[in-house]
Amino acid sequence: MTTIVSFVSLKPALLQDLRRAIPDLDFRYLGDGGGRKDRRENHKEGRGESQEEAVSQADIIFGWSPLVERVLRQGRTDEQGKAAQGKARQGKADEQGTAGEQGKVGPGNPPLKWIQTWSAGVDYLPLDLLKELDIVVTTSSGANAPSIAQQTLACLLSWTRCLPQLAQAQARKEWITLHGYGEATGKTLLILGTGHIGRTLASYCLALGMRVVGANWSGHPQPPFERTISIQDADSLQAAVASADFVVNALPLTQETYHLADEGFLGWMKASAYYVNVGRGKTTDTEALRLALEEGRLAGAALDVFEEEPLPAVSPLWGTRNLIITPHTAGLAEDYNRRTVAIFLENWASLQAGHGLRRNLVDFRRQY
Ligand SMILES: NC(=O)C1=CN([C@@H]2O[C@H](COP(=O)(O)OP(=O)(O)OC[C@H]3O[C@@H](n4cnc5c(N)ncnc54)[C@H](O)[C@@H]3O)[C@@H](O)[C@H]2O)C=CC1
Ligand SMILES: O=C(O)C(=O)[C@H](O)COP(=O)(O)O
Repeated sequence: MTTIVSFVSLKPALLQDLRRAIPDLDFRYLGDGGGRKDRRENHKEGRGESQEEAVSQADIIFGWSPLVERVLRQGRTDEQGKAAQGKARQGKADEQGTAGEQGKVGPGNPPLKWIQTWSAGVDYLPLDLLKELDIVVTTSSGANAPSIAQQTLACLLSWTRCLPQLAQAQARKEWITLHGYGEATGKTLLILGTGHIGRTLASYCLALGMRVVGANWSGHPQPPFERTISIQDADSLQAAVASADFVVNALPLTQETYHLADEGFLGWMKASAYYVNVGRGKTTDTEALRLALEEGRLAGAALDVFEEEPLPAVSPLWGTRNLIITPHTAGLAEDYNRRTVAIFLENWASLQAGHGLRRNLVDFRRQY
């Protein structure tokens, strides 16, 4: 029996796909946990212990819930307790010259081996604990790359065609004359992160005749980027930021990327340039961005992700000039579950063939 405990509701057709691939599947849906940590406690209400039991019997988890962490930590504590007891018994047995139970793990220890997240980012997971427990994590990275890239492109195009100003003029019933209508063609785009989102956006923008530069950790070449730089190379990064008409941040949140776009970084940008963050809120010093926008040191920005989510009603960002705010919705797309299940099934097939998990495996050292 293979037990999948899911915090994501799947349509019958997708469940059928899973059952076809895993004939001994025991699929247990525990209510929507969603992807992000802050949204996850809902499913737990009123269900009590049976939920914890279900998690403690899972081989595989779909999505995430803080409940999983609690069960894993409890399992680890129980195991440590048993090991300590076993050691004490072993000591006694040694004294008595009989066999002890040292190292035996009881049935309460969760069998969990694999978490398939319903998100690309894994910054909300207790990665150290999962690593310690030898639980592998695969992500849905790629499943929403088209929607994120398309939303980003929509922002870029709406800026070049002055759509925000025209929408405001329309609300005032004003037939306005504007200067500064441009085209994306020929403009320079710097994309931070050459992963699924970065590559998809790069391909769209290359098709529009834009110049596209990618930034990743090592600076390794990455098609379809014409050129890539290393984020560690401060001079190259500064030069790339300074010559970009648009900077798009599609980075995971890790120790290295926290506040990467800080006051200094934003200060390198041209006053006519635009900044987009579709990665994670904490990779950007949002207050520095807000000031740059208010003081006209940047032409505009679009944020889909925030340092605090949901963005509090009192946040000054809501009223910041030339800022497009979307409530972490760039990744929402109708095909998301189907694509994520396909990623999971590809890995499942690879595992059955003895090749292990190959797609979207989280590298605990890199934190993504
Ligand atoms: N706004 C939204 O709804 C969504 C946000 N995201 C965020 O976007 C991130 C990227 O998503 P994908 O492109 O699917 O991930 P991916 O794993 O395909 O790509 C991540 C890329 O980031 C780059 N990278 C990682 N650490 C770096 C560092 N320290 N310096 C420079 N580059 C570094 C690497 O080039 C890597 O290829 C996710 O981790 C997630 O946090 C992802 C999906 C939806
Ligand atoms: O994939 C990610 O990473 C995201 O940020 C998703 O698009 C949204 O994830 P949740 O809303 O499921 O946390």
